[in-house]
Amino acid sequence: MKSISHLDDIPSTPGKFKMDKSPYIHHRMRWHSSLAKLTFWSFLFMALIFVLFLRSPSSSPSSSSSQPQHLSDPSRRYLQNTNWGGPAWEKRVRSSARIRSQKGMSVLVTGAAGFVGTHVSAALKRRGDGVLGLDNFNDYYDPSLKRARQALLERAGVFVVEGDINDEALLRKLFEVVPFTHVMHLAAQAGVRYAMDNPASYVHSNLAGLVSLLEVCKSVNPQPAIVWASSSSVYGLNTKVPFSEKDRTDQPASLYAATKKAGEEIAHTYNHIYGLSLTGLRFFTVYGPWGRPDMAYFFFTRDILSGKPIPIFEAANHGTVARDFTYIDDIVRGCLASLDTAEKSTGSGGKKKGPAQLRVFNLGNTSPVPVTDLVNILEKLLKVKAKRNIMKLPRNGDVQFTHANISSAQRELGYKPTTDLQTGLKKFVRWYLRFYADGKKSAE
Ligand SMILES: O=C(O)[C@H]1O[C@H](OP(=O)(O)OP(=O)(O)OC[C@H]2O[C@@H](n3ccc(=O)[nH]c3=O)[C@H](O)[C@@H]2O)[C@H](O)[C@@H](O)[C@@H]1O
Repeated sequence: MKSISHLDDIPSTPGKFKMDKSPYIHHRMRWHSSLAKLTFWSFLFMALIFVLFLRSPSSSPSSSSSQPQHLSDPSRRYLQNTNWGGPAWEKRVRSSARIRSQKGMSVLVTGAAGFVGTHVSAALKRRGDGVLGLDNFNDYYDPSLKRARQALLERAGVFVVEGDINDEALLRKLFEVVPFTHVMHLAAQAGVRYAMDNPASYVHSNLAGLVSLLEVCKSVNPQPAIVWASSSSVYGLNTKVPFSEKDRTDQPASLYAATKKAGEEIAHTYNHIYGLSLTGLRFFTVYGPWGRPDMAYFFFTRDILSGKPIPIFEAANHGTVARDFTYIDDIVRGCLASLDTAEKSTGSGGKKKGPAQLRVFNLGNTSPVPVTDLVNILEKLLKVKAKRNIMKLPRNGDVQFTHANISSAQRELGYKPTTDLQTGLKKFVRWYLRFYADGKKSAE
């Protein structure tokens, strides 16, 4: 008689298994049958464990030996996507980061689907540098705008990996696939007023996320040079103008500003202990096409067009509130010049081998404009009268004015802003009208 293999024991269609009539055979069959069932369920159980194992981020074939530390962390909700890794994914990462010019660099851009991140990534790619983007696509503002920026970058050949800077396993994997020479760190929780509503998001991205990134950067070989976004808000309640990098920055007016200031101190520590080359850029109210909908110039435009009143802040005794609005193209030039002049980090094997570069620059326009003028310009460009709702400057993070002294950036980076608010807003409005009129498709 033909012996019955275990595989043969498993009926492909239950109820269709033919039983033998002999009692001996019958007994054997029953024994075989229970053995078969046991084998079947054990196999199914093992298969399930195997599938779960493959899906786990820490043990995916793509992850490094280091375990994510965030599994019991409530901030894990920010880590939406653990779906990374595998040969096809690695190929995309490598191809995006491939250098195509002679003296090019390979840059990891965090926050690449953000406003500044998109512009910097596209500019680097255009001149032949290798660029890989990283973004967690959170919903602080309309994620479809971030997706549209991602699509723009995809067309330019920049792959934006979906992931969070707190995911150290992912960061390590990225460095394993590409030995990035530079990191342009722009991922952050932005906005001064929102910090009252969601303080934890600032701690998560601007503190924990920064440390996570620096931990990885200090331990990889070679260490990259890092350029990152600080903020003009670190000048806080200072009254001396224009703001110079030498001025005090110990009076932040918002938690946002406090996290950026803390970031500057954290940068000092990683430079001091591990020899990381670090450049912090204090951006002054950056605006332009593809901008952030939470910023005043952006939602003023939207609300003027829809006839909604706009809240315009004024200081005590009808005091003027003003900003050193800085156009995105000028900021991009400042970012690229910072990357170009960044010296190499000096550490290796996680240890500092010599003093490393540590810089902070103001990137502003040096020409503050009252918010009321911003509204006047928008009205003319949109050809719609704004409904002004004059309000007292709230005490929730706003400062009365900002004004950058840019002599240091001018000297060291060759930084020279060339766009006034009128010109820059004209470009923004043109983009805005096309983007929102054409179903978010055609704006460049
Ligand atoms: O320069 C910076 O460091 C900061 O610039 C902006 O912060 P902010 O200058 O407050 O930019 P907006 O929120 O666009 O406000 C611009 C001006 O409009 C005023 N404003 C804002 C909102 C509003 O409803 N009404 C109003 O008059 C503000 O007081 C401010 O003077 C960004 O939102 C921050 O992420 C960035 O770090």
